[in-house]
Amino acid sequence: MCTAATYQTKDFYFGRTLDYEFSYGDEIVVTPRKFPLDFCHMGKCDAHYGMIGMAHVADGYPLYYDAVNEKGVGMAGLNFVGNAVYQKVEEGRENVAQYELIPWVLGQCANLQEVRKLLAKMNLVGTPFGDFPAAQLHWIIADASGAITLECTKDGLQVYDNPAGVLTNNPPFPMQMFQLNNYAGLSPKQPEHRFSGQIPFTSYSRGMGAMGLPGDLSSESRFARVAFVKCNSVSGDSEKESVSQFFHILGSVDQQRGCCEVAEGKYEITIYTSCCNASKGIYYYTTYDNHQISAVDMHRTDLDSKTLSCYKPVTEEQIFCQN
Ligand SMILES: C[C@H](CCC(=O)NCCS(=O)(=O)O)[C@H]1CC[C@H]2[C@@H]3[C@H](O)C[C@@H]4C[C@H](O)CC[C@]4(C)[C@H]3C[C@H](O)[C@]12C
Repeated sequence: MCTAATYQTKDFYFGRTLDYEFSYGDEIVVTPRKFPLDFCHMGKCDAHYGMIGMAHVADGYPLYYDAVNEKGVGMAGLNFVGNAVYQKVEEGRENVAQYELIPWVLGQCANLQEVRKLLAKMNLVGTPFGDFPAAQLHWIIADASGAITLECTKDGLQVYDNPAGVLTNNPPFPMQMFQLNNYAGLSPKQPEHRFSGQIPFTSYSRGMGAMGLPGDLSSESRFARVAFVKCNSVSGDSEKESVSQFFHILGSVDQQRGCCEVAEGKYEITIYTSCCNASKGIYYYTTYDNHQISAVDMHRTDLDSKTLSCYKPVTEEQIFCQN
């Protein structure tokens, strides 16, 4: 399971949890403006926007899971297993392989409006990268103006407005949004007792306005939970306050080892949580065992170079000893 969310304070923030039972070997990767992006069906691109995100680098190519570009557009791919159906390569179309979708979009688009135009003419194909099978994903793409969800199903390529600014996994996005109707009565305030005038109700605990918010790890429940937390989130707008609050938002859907068994003795966990300041190009992250926030700033690398800058995540717990 995975969860992605957006958050706006003074700057625009975009991030995700990456939940899985193993790691592909992830690195924080800056793709600078002149890194040659060799698209599978669309030729080479030697000049594009710079981007930073989490990726597995294979044969020198950044296979991104999530990233933001220097213009403040963010994008993340989340599992959509059983529903993702990619299109066939068509002569004369803009055929883009699923593994190169993030660099394709972030390399060219300065805002969500440009993303929509690009997606309208794109043909998303299932061409695999080397020996890797095609990942069955759907994507959230966002900037400070809003968010959209991109899904490629048996019905074709769909682009949905995403007013919640969140995404998890199955079922398809319209069903996730529809399920939110079930929680319309939830509130951060204490409940009004409208059940019946005949019964003397007592609000015996704080937090009872959100009673009914699902606590399990299914994607539908995480969708509702993170949407509630994000939409009711209150924080200061400084960098530290915003980043801290963002990690609290995604902390509401954190997956602890042992609670989600995917095979005998194998558990899905939150391998990492990211929070990008999309406005400033800074990639903050924590990992399952390292709760200290680490950061990589794309503007502290040479964005005009032709080579990737890769940073291995700091995965060991950092404990600040006070005495
Ligand atoms: C496993 C990751 C998604 C995690 C997730 O959504 N978990 C939910 C589990 S569940 O459905 O709810 O059970 C996805 C996100 C991005 C994916 C990677 C990126 O798409 C880049 C390449 C694409 C290649 O085709 C496959 C390897 C790969 C390197 C992908 C491996 C894997 O599928 C990743 C890492």
